Amino acid sequence: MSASNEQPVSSAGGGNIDGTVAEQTQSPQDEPVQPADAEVSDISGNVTSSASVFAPRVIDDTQPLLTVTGVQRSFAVGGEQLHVLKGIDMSLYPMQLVMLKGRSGSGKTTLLNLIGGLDQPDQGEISFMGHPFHRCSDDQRTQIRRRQLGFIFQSFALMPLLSAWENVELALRMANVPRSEWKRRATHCLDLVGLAKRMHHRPFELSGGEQQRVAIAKAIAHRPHLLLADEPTAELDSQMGAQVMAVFRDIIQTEQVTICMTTHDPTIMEVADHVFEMVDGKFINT
Ligand SMILES: Nc1ncnc2c1ncn2[C@@H]1O[C@H](COP(=O)(O)OP(=O)(O)OP(=O)(O)O)[C@@H](O)[C@H]1O
Repeated sequence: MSASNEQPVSSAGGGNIDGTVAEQTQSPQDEPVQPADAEVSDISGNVTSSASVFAPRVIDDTQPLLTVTGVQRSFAVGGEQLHVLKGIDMSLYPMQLVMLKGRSGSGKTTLLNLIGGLDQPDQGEISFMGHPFHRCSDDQRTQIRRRQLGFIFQSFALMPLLSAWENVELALRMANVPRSEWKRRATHCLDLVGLAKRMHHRPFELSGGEQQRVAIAKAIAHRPHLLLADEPTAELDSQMGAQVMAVFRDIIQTEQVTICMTTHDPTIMEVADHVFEMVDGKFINT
């Protein structure tokens, strides 16, 4: 499916950040144009329109999907404050592949956790799809994570007793995707990552690169707007790492997703749209 850029209305696909339908306050002539097949769902991601939850999105790639402004984060360690993030500013635009690089301990994972709503900043703001993510309650952030975000980890994080297909189907169930969509969507996602012929294999029957591709299929199954990946190629050899990056490039186009990942690998950085380099809790050369 290709992006329609003809009507730059809302990157949120017509609904609120958590999937709810926005209350209309505009006069009829000012109302945003709602594409007939746009996704519309409630806070839990249950579809409330007759349209497929996986219909094409209207993308405005001139507006950032996410902005981070003046973000700081410290942790109390041994009675002292460890100042990890010291004022981070960044923007992620739709359908970009953005990488965070930096030495071990520089704060990359801490930032990824804040962007993904797994943690909250001590200071600063995080705006996701135009909404103040940093001011959301834990419950709201959980709902937003389920609906709009996907996560990929170094260690794949698959259920060992389930097949590739069942792993992806589980992600769809957990995201409250309608049951009628499971079969088609799980098959489609595994096809996208090049595993059409391995769908019924369990993780131990797959190579590391194939397992990571199942993890990608699982992370995009509910069709998030933003995919966050913490060192997704660290466990893979260079050929498998390159395959994962090719899959990332493909799904940015086919799924209209934005990807933000951490990496130490300079060869992988060559395919990024933008690389942020973190040194001691700050970006340099942005
Ligand atoms: N919850 C926490 N409590 C205390 N210290 C923490 C916590 N989370 C992270 N830190 C510390 O913050 C610093 C940055 O950690 P972070 O994991 O963000 O670095 P990183 O750049 O991702 O490193 P790596 O490349 O090794 O994964 C480290 O010194 C780490 O020990």
